[in-house]
Amino acid sequence: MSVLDSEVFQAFSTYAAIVGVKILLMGPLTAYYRFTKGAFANPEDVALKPAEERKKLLVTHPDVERVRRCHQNDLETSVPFLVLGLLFALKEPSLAVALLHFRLFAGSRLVHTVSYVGALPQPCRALSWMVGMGVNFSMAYRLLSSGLML
Ligand SMILES: N[C@@H](CCC(=O)N[C@@H](CS)C(=O)NCC(=O)O)C(=O)O
Repeated sequence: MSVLDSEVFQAFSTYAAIVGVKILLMGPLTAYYRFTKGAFANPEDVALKPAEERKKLLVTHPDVERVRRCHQNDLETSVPFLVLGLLFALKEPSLAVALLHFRLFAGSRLVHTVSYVGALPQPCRALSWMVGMGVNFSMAYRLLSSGLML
């Protein structure tokens, strides 16, 4: 049986898809905030609006910027998760250990998004970020400690 048929790889594929879809949804969420807050980024985005309204719509809005920062933070943490998680899954860890890492990461990113977009008081966001970072470092440690080829 190939490693690609293993339960660990299936688990990784499932959580990679969940994390990937979650990041993809940040684009539509940003667009939603742009429309509801009336804050657009480019002149062509408001070209169909009456000329006197256009300048007022070409502004930044704190809520739009918040969603954008959340999206960027997703990329900073989830791209490493996708790379490290794939390599980790290919090393065939036990299913329980793999699931613990993948579930903690996906859960931490959902909590991070709710904390950031919902402006929840700290340390909600910081703690959720730390859990995700911890998972990434744990997978990196397991990969590096299983054998170095320098
Ligand atoms: N690039 C991040 C690095 C540190 C980080 O990711 N901190 C977490 C927990 S406080 C965070 O949510 N930062 C907010 C952000 O990235 O916009 C930053 O500028 O803050």
